[in-house]
Amino acid sequence: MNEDEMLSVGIADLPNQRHKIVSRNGAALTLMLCGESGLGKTTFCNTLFSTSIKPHMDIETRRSKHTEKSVEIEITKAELEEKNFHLRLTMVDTPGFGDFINNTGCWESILEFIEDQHESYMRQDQQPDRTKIIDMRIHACLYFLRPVRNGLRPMDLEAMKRLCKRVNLIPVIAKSDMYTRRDLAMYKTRIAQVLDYHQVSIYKPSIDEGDPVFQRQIQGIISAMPFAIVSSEEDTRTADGRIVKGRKYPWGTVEVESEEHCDFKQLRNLLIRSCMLDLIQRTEDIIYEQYRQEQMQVRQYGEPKLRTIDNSKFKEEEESLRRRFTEQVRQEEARFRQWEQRLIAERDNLNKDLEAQHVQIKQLELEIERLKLNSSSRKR
Ligand SMILES: Nc1nc2c(ncn2[C@@H]2O[C@H](COP(=O)(O)OP(=O)(O)OP(=O)(O)O)[C@@H](O)[C@H]2O)c(=O)[nH]1
Repeated sequence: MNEDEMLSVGIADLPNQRHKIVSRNGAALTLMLCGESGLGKTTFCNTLFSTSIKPHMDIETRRSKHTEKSVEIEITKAELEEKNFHLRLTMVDTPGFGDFINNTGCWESILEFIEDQHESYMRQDQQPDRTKIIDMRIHACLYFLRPVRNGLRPMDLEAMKRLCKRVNLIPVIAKSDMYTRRDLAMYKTRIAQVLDYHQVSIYKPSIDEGDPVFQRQIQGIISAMPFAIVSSEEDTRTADGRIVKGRKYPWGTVEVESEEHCDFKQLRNLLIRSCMLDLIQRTEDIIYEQYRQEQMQVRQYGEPKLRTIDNSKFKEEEESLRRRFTEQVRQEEARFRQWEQRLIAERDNLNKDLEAQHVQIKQLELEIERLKLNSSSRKR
C-alpha cells in the first residue's frame, strides 16, 4: 500500500464503482424522429447505428399513408452491444407528420404521445411495486427540417414551440447535400435566429467546467447547431480510394463522417458519445419533473389526466359536422316557417269566407224576419 492509499478513505473510487454498475446495467435510450416523409429519417437512423434497424417504407405503403390523413406512431426496438456495453434502443417514428396540405395541429398526436409516456411513468411510479416499470419517456426528439428562404416553415415553428416544452428538442437540417455551402450557412443562421426570436428552447448540452477536452468537444457540438446532416447506408469509394459511407455525385462524394461535408459526426457525438447520459438525466430531472409538478397542481392523487389536447383532425371533423347540422336545422326551420305562413294565410282566407257567409246568413235571416212581418200585417 503506498502513502496516498494509506491516507485516503477510498471515496475517490466511487466513479469506478459507478462505471461498473452502469456497464453492467447498460442504458436505455428512446429517440423520436419527427419530420415530413422522405427527409431521410430511416436512412439517418440506420446510418447512426451502422445497422438496418429500421426498414424503409415501400412506395405503396407510403402512398396509402398519404391518403389516410393521420399521424401515426411507429416504434422500433433494438438491442445494441459494443465492448460489452448494452444499449436498449427505442426509435419512435411519426409517419404522416407534416405530409398534408393542411397540417394544422398535426403535432398534437405527437405531443400527446410524449406526454402519455410521462403520464405512464408517473402512474407506475405511484404504485407500491416499482420493479417492473416500463419507461418509454423520449430522451430526444430529432426534428428533421426542410429549410425555406426565411428559415423555417410556420408549421415546423409551431410544432417545435410545443415540443420543446416536453422533450429535448434537436432540430436537424435534412439532406444538407442538396444545398450549396452558402445557402446552408444562411439557413443555419436564419433557423437559429427564428428559434431564438420565438423562444424555442432547443437542447444544449451542459458544459463540464472541469474537463477542458470534454469542454472543447461540447463547444464544437454547440457551434454546429442546428446540425446539417447527410445520411447514407451505402459504402462508396472516394477519389483517393477510401471506402466510406457517403453519397456519390458526378462532381464527387459527400462523406457522411467528414466534418468538412456535414455535421453528422457532431450529432452522433451528441447522441451517443458525449451527451447520452445528459439527455437521459435532463429528461428525468427537468422535463419529467416539470410535467409531474404541473400535473400535481391540477390533479388529485390517482385522478386521470386532463385531456386538454384533442386531436385537431377530429376537432376539424367535429366542427364540420356541427356546421352541417346547424345548416340542416336552419333549412328545416325556414321550411317550417314557410309552411306555417301558408297555413296562417289559408286560415285567414277561410276565416274571411266564414265571415262573409256569416254576414250573408245574417242578411237572409233579416230578410226572413222582414218577410214574416209583411205577411202577418197583410193577414190582419
Ligand atoms: N440527397 C440525400 N438523400 C437522402 C439523404 N438521406 C436519405 N436520402 C434519400 O431520401 C430518400 C428517403 O429516405 P428515407 O430514409 O426513406 O426517408 P424517411 O424520412 O424515412 O421517409 P418515410 O419512410 O416516408 O417516413 C431515400 O431515397 C434516401 O436514399 C441525404 O442525406 N441526402
